[in-house]
Amino acid sequence: MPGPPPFSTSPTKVATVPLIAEDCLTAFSRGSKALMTMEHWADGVDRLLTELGPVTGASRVWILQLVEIKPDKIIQDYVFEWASSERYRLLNQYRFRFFASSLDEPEYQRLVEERQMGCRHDFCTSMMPEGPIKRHLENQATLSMASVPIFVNGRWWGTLGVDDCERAVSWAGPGLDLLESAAQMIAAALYRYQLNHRSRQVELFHKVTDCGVWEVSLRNGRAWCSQGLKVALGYPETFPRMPVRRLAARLHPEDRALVWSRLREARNAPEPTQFRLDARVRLADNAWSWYEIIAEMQYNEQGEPVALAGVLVDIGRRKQEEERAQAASERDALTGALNRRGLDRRMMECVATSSRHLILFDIDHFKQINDTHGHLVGDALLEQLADRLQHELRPEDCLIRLGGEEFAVLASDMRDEQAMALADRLRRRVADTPFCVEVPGEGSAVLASMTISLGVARQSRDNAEALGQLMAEADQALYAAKHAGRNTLVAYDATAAERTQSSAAGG
Ligand SMILES: Nc1nc2c(ncn2[C@@H]2O[C@H](COP(=O)(O)OP(=O)(O)OP(=O)(O)O)[C@@H](O)[C@H]2O)c(=O)[nH]1
Repeated sequence: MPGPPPFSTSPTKVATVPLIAEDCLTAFSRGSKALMTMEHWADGVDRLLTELGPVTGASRVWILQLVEIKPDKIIQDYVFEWASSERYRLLNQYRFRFFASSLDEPEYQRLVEERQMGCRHDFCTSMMPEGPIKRHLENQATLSMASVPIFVNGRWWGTLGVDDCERAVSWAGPGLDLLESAAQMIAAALYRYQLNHRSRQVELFHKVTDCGVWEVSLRNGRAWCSQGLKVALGYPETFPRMPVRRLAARLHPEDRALVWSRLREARNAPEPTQFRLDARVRLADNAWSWYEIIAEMQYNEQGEPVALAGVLVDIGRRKQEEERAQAASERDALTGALNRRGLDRRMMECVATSSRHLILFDIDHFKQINDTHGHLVGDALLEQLADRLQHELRPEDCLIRLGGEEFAVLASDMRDEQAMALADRLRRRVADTPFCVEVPGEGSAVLASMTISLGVARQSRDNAEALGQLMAEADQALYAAKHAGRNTLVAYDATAAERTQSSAAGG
């Protein structure tokens, strides 16, 4: 059954609003130009109303913005107005700020429903039936009124209307057409503003979060990237879409295979899947930077995967900090040598080489040095010792401070005699030249002679216990060196150790 006719009662017994087409066109064209060009859409709307108002001969042209519709009431705000004279002005009246109208009255409820549906209205107060709308118009001393809803992106945003307090005229026909065109212009300006605003927010979001948005179409394999990301990768901002292989070529060769395999997994997954992984990406300046790739498959209404989309988060700084923190946690703060944790990692990282030697050494009678010169001088001596010995090593060897005055050198790919020669060179570098250390806070210097004792062992096993075994054997050799009178080096002797062990077992 067809519903009731629109509530708008186009009054037929009154004259139509007299409009001069030429004036209307000029006003409309000036107003719409202002809407297109003014920096803020609201200034453009003010200007449009100022252009249109006079040519319509109305007392007021106004815009109500919809704030909220509840089941029992509607809240609107009186946001724009042009008035032909000050006595018709309502804009700044407190009662029109965020005012609520009850929807309990069926007549008013119907008006609201029709506005939501896009209907235009045209009222002549004297010809209206008694009711809340007539009462409202009479309270405003309005003789005739017309309104059209403003729809922004398909939603009722507000209402554009005219009030005439001097003439009882009908706006049917060209009058309402003019209002409707103005409403569409306003909606377009508002929509453009909202889009600009959103795109600015998105760009700001990308900037502050160091991330970019991307999407790859599975249909044609073409990729779209957000502006900031394009710039970071060295593509012009205007670059439209690019083949995904071109983007993939920017992935670090070591990470590429993993990214592709995760992409394939996500594509073939039976249900929507998100994946995250860290990968290095080559930037515009050819430098590699770490990014976290967060991706999610996009599906069409039939549930078929159509695109892979996600964000690329710049984690370069985080990675650098992590690496710095990791490196610091593996170094001894006093001497800069590796610490025990650093040694463990080195041992795990290095694939077992043909040979690996551990030279364990310890300063002789360091307690006496500390007692004689003080702990601070002792510290400075430890620093100098590490520095001096570091210069004796190849880049691939590493110096480790195991704790206190105990150090080690891990050397790879050396024959036994070469390792012994290195150990002896270290011993001589310490013993042959005294250390000159400034006494902190005193301005004087002390000359301290030191010697070290060294134990050398070769890694004989390639398993998880390898380091423990190597340490234990080097420690035995060091113990023997101390026992032999210090300032000497001893190589671990497996046969002798076995003999010692068996004699101990034999009691
Ligand atoms: N200045 C300084 N002294 C340290 C540090 N760590 C350990 N020591 C000192 O090193 C000394 C080690 O003494 P001992 O273990 O008796 O060995 P030693 O006197 O070197 O004698 P041998 O090793 O048997 O030749 C102690 O006095 C510790 O206080 C440090 O970081 N700085």
